Amino acid sequence: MPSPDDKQLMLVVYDPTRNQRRKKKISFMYIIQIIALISIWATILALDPFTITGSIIASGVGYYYKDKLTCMVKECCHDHTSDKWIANRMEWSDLSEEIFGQHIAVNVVSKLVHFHMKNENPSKPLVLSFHGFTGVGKNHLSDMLAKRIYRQFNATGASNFVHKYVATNLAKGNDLSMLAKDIHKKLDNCDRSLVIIDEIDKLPEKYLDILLPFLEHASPYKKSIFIFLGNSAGSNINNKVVQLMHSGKSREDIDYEDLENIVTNNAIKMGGLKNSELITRGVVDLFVPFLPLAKRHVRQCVVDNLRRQHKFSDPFIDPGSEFIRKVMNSIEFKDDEFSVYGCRRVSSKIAIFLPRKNPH
Ligand SMILES: Nc1ncnc2c1ncn2[C@@H]1O[C@H](COP(=O)(O)OP(=O)(O)OP(=O)(O)O)[C@@H](O)[C@H]1O
Repeated sequence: MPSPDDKQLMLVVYDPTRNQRRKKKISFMYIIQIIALISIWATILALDPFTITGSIIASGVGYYYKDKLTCMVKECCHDHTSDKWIANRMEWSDLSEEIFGQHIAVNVVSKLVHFHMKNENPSKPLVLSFHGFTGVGKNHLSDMLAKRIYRQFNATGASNFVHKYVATNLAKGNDLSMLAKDIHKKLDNCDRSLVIIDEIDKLPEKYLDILLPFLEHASPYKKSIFIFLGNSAGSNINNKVVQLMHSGKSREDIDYEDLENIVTNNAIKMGGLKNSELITRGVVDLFVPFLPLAKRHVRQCVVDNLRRQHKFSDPFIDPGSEFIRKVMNSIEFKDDEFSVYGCRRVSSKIAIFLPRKNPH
C-alpha cells in the first residue's frame, strides 16, 4: 500500500499532461529564439558592412582592454599601464616642510618606504612602529606617506587601499578574528595596501599577535606596509632628548642611533606589543622615535595652519605677529621647553582667537 508521500510522488511521475506541457514550453522557446535571430539579421542587413565590422572590432577591443579602461577613471591596485594610482611618488625633501621638528622620523621612514615601494619582490611586508608623546606628528606623517603613495588619498583624503584602525575601538569589540578577516579581505583586494593601527599602547597585551601571519616572511602580502602608532616610550624619548641637549648636543644633531635603544626597549613594555610574538619573531622593521616639539616647531604649526586652513598670507602670518604671539601664549609648555600636547591643540586655539571676520 503506497504511503501518502509515495502517492504524491506517483502523481508527479505519472502526470499525463507533463510531456504535453513540456513540448509546448520548448516550442515557445524556439519561437522566441527564431524571432530574436530574425531581428538581429534584420538589423545587420539594415546597416552597411563597414559599420558592422567597426562595431565588432570596437566591442572586441573594449572587452580586451576593459580593465585598463576602468583603471583610467577608477582607483585600481594593479594598473599595469602606468603607476597612475599607486606609485613611489616620493618627493621626500618637501616632507620636512610639512612635518616640523621630526628630522629622525622623516629621514628613516622616508628611506625605508622608498626602498620598499621600489622593490617589486620584497621579502616581507614593511612594518613600522611610531612612538612619541601626543600631538607630535605620528598620524600626520602616516597621512603624508599615504598622500605620496596613493593618488586618490592625495586628492580626496581617502583611498580604497589605505586602511586605518583605532585600537580603542577594536579593544571594545574585542573581536580579534573580525580584525584579521577584515585585513585579510583588504589585502586580498590589493597587496600594495597601507594598514595603520593607531593607539596600540591601549590594546590588551599580545593583542597584535593576530597579525603575525600577515607580517612575517611567509606572508602572501609582502608588498603591503603596516604602521603602528602609540604613545608608549614617549616620556623615555623626551627625557633622553632633554639629557642629550643638556649635555651640549644640538637637537638637529641627535640621530637615530642616540634613541634606538630607548625607543625599542620601551615601546614593547605596554599595550598590544607587550610580550608579543611580533617582537620575539622580529617582524617589526623599525621602532621610530618622535621628538617632543619645541616652541619654534609649534610656532611653525601655527603659521602653517593659518596658511593652509585659513588661507592667510603675510603680514598676518608673520611669526612675530601679535596674533601668533597670542596663540603661542595660550599653549602649554613643559619647563618652558617642550609643548605638552605637541601641535594637537593649535587649530582649536587659532579658532578661538580668530575674529569672525577675515582680518584682511
Ligand atoms: N611635527 C608636526 N609637524 C606639523 N604638524 C604637526 C606636527 N605634529 C602635529 N602636527 C599637527 O597636529 C595635529 C595632531 O597631530 P597628530 O595627530 O599627528 O599627533 P599624534 O602624534 O598622532 O598624536 P596622538 O598620539 O595623540 O595620536 C596634526 O593633524 C597636525 O596638523
